[in-house]
Amino acid sequence: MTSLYHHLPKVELHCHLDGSLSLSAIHRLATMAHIDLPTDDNELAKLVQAPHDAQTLMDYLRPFDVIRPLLQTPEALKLAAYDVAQQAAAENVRYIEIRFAPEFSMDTGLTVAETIAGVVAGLHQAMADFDIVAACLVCGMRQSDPALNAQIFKASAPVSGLAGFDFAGNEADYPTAVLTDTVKYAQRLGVPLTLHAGECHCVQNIREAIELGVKRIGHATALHDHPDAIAEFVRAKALAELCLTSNLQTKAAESYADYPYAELMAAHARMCINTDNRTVSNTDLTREYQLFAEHFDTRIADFLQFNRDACAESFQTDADKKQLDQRLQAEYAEFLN
Ligand SMILES: O=c1[nH]cnc2c1ncn2[C@H]1C[C@H](O)[C@@H](CO)O1
Ligand SMILES: [Zn+2]
Repeated sequence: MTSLYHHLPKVELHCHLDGSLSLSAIHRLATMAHIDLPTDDNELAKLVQAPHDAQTLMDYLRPFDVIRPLLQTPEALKLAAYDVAQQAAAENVRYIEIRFAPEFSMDTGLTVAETIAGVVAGLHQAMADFDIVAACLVCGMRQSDPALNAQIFKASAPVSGLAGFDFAGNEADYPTAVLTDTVKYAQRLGVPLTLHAGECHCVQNIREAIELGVKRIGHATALHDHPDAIAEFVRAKALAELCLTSNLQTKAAESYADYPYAELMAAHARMCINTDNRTVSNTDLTREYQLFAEHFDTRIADFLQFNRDACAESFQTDADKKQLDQRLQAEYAEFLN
């Protein structure tokens, strides 16, 4: 029986392409790249899911090394983007932003523009085939040379279909402070920006992102037990892209009790629910909604509010946001009665 949470229309702003490939897509990509990976799904899953004994974000990020060599051609990126958007459409995600790092798909000579074009082609194909709108975000990597990130952002900005920028990667060793110049550079390019921050018990990274004028914060977990930082977050009308399962796996939150949801709700903070990485975290958006309902008593009206806030902060045109917002309200009406 499919659950209520499967049927609820959803908006997802924080989903990594390379962390969200279905096992069947990984098999196909491995064949295309002539790379030997286990043919057995259980064996493959062990390689591409977060290690059960992960203690840190860096442990969690290890499976991405398996995926990287599979995403080195425009055809592979197209197949990957189509696969992730298809999975989202199948669980009633109406709008999704899928992010990826061009840097990791340039090992055999692709240009930044070619990597983005591959992803955008897959998203367009999925939009033609399914009832979903899918947009592409480009990640700079925190641990990479700032000059490389600036070069990638500069080359990305004019590419058709590019909707926004992000910084992902090793937050513990590369805090927001070391990104400041590149963040300002990205902002000058006029492309909307979201930022991973607060995934490593480092509330200062969230504060500095907000001070830089960033309105969307990926994770924001470190707001837990920091009422002053939560107040600043609320004053800035920022949106937290929550990724619950991922945070438990990376130990950004040791347990549900350490997760800042109740504090954010009490402060009327804006937030939305996301998978982060469907495959690495072995989850989907339906499961994430279920977890919020079970552990935090999240109600249908709350889910609607989260989706409306996600829509308002999405990197779409105002006209597209209005249309999606009206659709969400109309579709939720049947679940609220
Ligand atoms: O949760 C995350 N935090 C920081 N970096 C992440 C997370 N999930 C994925 N990434 C990294 C690994 C991927 O290769 C990269 C681009 O999707 O982003
Ligand atoms: Zn992420």
